[in-house]
Amino acid sequence: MTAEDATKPRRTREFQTEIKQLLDIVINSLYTEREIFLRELISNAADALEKFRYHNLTGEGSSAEELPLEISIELDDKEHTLTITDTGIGMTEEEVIENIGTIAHSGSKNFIQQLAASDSKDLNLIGQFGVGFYAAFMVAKRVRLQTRSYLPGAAGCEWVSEGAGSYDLGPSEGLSRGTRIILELKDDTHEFSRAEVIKRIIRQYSSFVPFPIKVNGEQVNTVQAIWTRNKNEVTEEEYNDFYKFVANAFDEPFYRLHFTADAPLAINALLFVPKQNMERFGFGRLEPGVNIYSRKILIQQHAEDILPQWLRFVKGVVDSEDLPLNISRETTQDRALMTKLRRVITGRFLKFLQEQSQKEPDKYLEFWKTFGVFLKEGAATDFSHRDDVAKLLRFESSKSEPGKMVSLPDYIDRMKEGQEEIYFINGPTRASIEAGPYLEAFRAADLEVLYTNEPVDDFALSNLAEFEGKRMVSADTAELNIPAPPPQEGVESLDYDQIQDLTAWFKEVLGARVSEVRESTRLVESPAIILDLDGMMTGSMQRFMQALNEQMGDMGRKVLEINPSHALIKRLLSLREEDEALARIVAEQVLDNALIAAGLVQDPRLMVDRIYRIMEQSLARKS
Ligand SMILES: Nc1ncnc2c1ncn2[C@@H]1O[C@H](COP(=O)(O)OP(=O)(O)OP(=O)(O)O)[C@@H](O)[C@H]1O
Repeated sequence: MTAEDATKPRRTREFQTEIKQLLDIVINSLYTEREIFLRELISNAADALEKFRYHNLTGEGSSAEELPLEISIELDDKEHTLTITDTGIGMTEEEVIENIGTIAHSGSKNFIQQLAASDSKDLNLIGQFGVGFYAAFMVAKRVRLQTRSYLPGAAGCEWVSEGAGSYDLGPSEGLSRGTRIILELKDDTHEFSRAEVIKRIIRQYSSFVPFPIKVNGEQVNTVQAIWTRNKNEVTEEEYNDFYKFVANAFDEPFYRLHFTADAPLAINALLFVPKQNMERFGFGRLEPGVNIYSRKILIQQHAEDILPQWLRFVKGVVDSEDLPLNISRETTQDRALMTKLRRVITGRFLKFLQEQSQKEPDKYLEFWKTFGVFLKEGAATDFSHRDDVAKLLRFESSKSEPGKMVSLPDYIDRMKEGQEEIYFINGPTRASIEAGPYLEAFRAADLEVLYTNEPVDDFALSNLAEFEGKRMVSADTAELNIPAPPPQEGVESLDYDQIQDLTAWFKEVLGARVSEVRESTRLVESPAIILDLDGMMTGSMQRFMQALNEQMGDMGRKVLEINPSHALIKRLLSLREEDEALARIVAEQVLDNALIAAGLVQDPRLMVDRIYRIMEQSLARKS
């Protein structure tokens, strides 16, 4: 808004639907920790100050007046008001409409819709999401926001609302730059106009705000950037408080890494891993959580490039004096600098995780259960840190106790003489993997097999392709280089001609449902097994793709291998002569059972009739 607009009359506008829902939650459901409203408003004020300082330092835009960069809070214990003023970047009227009245981000919209529909309003989740400015309505019956943008010639405006569905907007003089928010406190929140209460809250939540915060003229916080201090001088409490500040958290961090480097870049970094993986709670994709500073001046909040995407759960700050304030993705030089910084920080962080996994393996497993999915994403997508990430992966295996996990280096240490491959097999649970046919040959040869449970596991391991020179091989690949189990004593097998005859017959019966039927050299107890012949997609990847696209029908090539020593298979040879119709039904069911064991059955209902018929025949023979 420009100066001429100052004569604009006041207008009333409706809030966007999601804002109404959000306000309803804020006003009606959040009473337990109402004091967080102050943290939210101070955090916005600090952001506005950081933005102004940044623009000022980089010479973009200017403000006519030299104002101290600070946040002041004035309390009126008689009128029961709290006024918070910052000399930050301010907003134009358009920006007010855009920022305070709409939520653009679709993930946040979804979250609010879900939250509005759920019974429990988990404060921790809302805290992570950040109700932001609207938290003011937890304590205020009416909120007035006056603001003037730092842009030359910008006019001031005022936004007023009682949080009930609409707000008024009109011109306002008074401020020369920045934002003032006046809270008219509710009858039951008068305590927030008392200085000692407000000072306590500031000390608790906002001690690390890098601008002075004054209450009735007296500075309350000690401005400090603890990441630049020596590790030995920072207390546990300071670290935890700082984490709460930087991660918008209410609890303590799970891991903390504070490190300093001089070469190849000067770096002070303080990184945290939270206790919870917020993506699990249906928040959608996490925003990056690390801020970049240069000599304690914020240059990018939630920086995209400082860590790879798959480390987006990490929170904290990275300060490097080698970075220019106006760092830009557009210039090659800056991009190269960021790449270098990212490589160093990522490498250091992965080394830290590796150390933790050795120092406190149980704690690391807890981390793995919460955040392992991100590391798998890294293993599947990030070539530059592949080996370091690979070391951090954990899986159960045929040689681990249930619930215990092994790493790839553990696996390699235990490998048999001459073993050149690392084997893995996917299944929904340990029990289902162990009951299936895939392990039989591995058991017989005493080879360890890693158990994977999610499709992402197989994508990660397949994309890794190898670890320390050993190829990753899914145990359901058709071409397997492992010794065949020795023949079982006293068990006859079909001869060569019989096998040829039977496999050809199977193929004729099953038609296009399989690409090949052949003799198996890897089965002991099971009559048949499904393998993939193209070697590209493991069974779990096929399952995943099928689930994504139901219309696609069967995917991937399927090889049915039959066990020529198994009584059922052997009996089929003669049954064909005696009762061709029954033999065909049994053959179909052998395939379906193998598909069930592979987790690849699309419609089990088709089997029902066939199973009844087999049961009927078998009972008829008994009677
Ligand atoms: N004191 C202020 N000065 C300037 N702009 C502000 C101020 N307070 C809020 N804003 C603007 O309003 C926007 C919305 O604020 P709000 O607190 O709702 O969300 P946020 O700060 O973006 O997110 P969050 O609080 O979750 O970090 C901010 O992004 C900012 O652009």
